[in-house]
Amino acid sequence: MRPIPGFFYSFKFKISALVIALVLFAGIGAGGVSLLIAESELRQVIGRQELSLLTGAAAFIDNDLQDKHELLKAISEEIDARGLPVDQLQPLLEAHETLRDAFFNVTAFDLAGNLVASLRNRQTRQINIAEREYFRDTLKLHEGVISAPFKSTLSGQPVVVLTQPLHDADGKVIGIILGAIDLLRPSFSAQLDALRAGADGYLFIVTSKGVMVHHPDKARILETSDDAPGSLLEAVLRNDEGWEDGVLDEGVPVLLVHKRLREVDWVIGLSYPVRSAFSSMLSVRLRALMGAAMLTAIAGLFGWAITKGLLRPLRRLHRHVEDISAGRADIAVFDVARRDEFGHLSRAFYGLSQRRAEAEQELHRLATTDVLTGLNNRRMFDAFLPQALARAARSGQPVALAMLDIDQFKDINDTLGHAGGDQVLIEFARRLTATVRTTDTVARLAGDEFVIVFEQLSSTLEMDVLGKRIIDAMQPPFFISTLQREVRASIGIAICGNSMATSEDLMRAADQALYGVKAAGRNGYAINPVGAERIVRVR
Ligand SMILES: Nc1nc2c(ncn2[C@@H]2O[C@H](COP(=O)(O)OP(=O)(O)OP(=O)(O)O)[C@@H](O)[C@H]2O)c(=O)[nH]1
Repeated sequence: MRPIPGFFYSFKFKISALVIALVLFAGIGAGGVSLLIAESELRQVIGRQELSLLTGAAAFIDNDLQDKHELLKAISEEIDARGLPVDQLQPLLEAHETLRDAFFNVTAFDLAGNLVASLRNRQTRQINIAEREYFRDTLKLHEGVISAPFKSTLSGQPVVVLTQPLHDADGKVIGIILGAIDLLRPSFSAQLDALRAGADGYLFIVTSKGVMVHHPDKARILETSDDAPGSLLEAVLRNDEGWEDGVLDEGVPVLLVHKRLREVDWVIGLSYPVRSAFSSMLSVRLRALMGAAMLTAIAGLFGWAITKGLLRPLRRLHRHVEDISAGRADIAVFDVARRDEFGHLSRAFYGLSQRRAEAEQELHRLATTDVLTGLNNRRMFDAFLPQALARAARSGQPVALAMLDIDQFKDINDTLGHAGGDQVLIEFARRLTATVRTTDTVARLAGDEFVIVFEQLSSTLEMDVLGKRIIDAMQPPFFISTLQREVRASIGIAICGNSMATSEDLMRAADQALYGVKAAGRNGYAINPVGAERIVRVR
């Protein structure tokens, strides 16, 4: 697995991601809700628009049917007025040209349902329609009706017929006149086909019993549609008029608009694939999505830039920590005046660093100081001597090491007690420090052993003076509580001129000199130049 780049863990990245997420959330929340409202409004507008288109088509069909009815009624009234018998109607029908334009065929039937006249097929065969529902209804109701669609026996075409009863002078029904409308005839269907919605929507008419009266696919005319729940027909027949989307028409979700006709028990419907019907809405959605994406990208960039600016003090703080670790800066860089969280953090760092530095100093002091006398201890001395030698080598000035041991200190301890011995050590250390120069370094190695490193000597002879001065400093008696005690010391001095001596050389030489003094009776000093063959016993 490839490691995740550190960039993704950065605070900057997280804040930017948060800004983007918030913008997205707000964008999707606000934009999505507005879009939903807008889409719902747009749906209503489109639905109402299609319904009004359909209302026009319904009116056209209603008017057409009404005109045809009126025409048939006018002819029947003329026949009634002229008192023509039903078997003499053929010439009259042929005389009315308008009938040819309005109907596919006009026929007349006597009371027994036998065909007695036919506008288009003069020499027609025997037809009886006594059993037809529209025939019986016309005779029963004494008025014209519109039949259910059926296949004409005469023409073989799908037709719908309009009827009108015929009367004799006494007002008795003597037969019916019948106008047939060819459902495939252009004058009827072409008008509806022209009204089709968009490129892939279509208009259809269906009877309340589900028989298809009009459909762009002519083969489906007279077909009885399925009115099962969820079917197009069921949706059409559920209400008189209205629209709904999401209805499935042969598996395709469509916007379905429908309206019941006034003149006949038919419903005219419009099936319009949702994708096409709401295409403007889809483009709005796409643009909204692109807008949201752009907004998010801009917000992300802004978020990134602003976060970068806001986090600059944090980067500076980080740089300070690195600089301090590398020794390039002092902890004072943390002591800033900023009043924000970064200022608080920086000052907290400053306080912490200060306390740490103090603790380190204290630790160093404890580690390099002799607890009893307050002088440097052996550890400090071991580190210091090589540095002093290096300095001397650089400057070319002589350096000397005096090794001191209190004479008969065991006796002092025995007579004054261990605590008294400690007081002697403290006083001895004090006198030593007071005697030497500020450039000299005094340390207690252990017990009653002390050392002094003399630097910046003008000459090797200077040590003679210093040795004598230390011996003299110890001459006055030591006062320990109420007791008075003489304290003497022996001093071995190693001196190094311009030769390159090591710490060990110097220590060895000083030790030899000290041994010499002790052997010679104590209370004196001897000087041993490093590399010399003999020890100079001075006192
Ligand atoms: N009071 C006190 N005594 C100490 C301390 N450390 C060591 N001593 C004692 O110092 C004495 C050192 O004696 P030495 O230096 O060996 O011998 P000396 O009696 O001084 O004899 P010379 O050095 O030969 O003159 C021992 O008795 C130690 O117990 C200390 O911190 N305090």
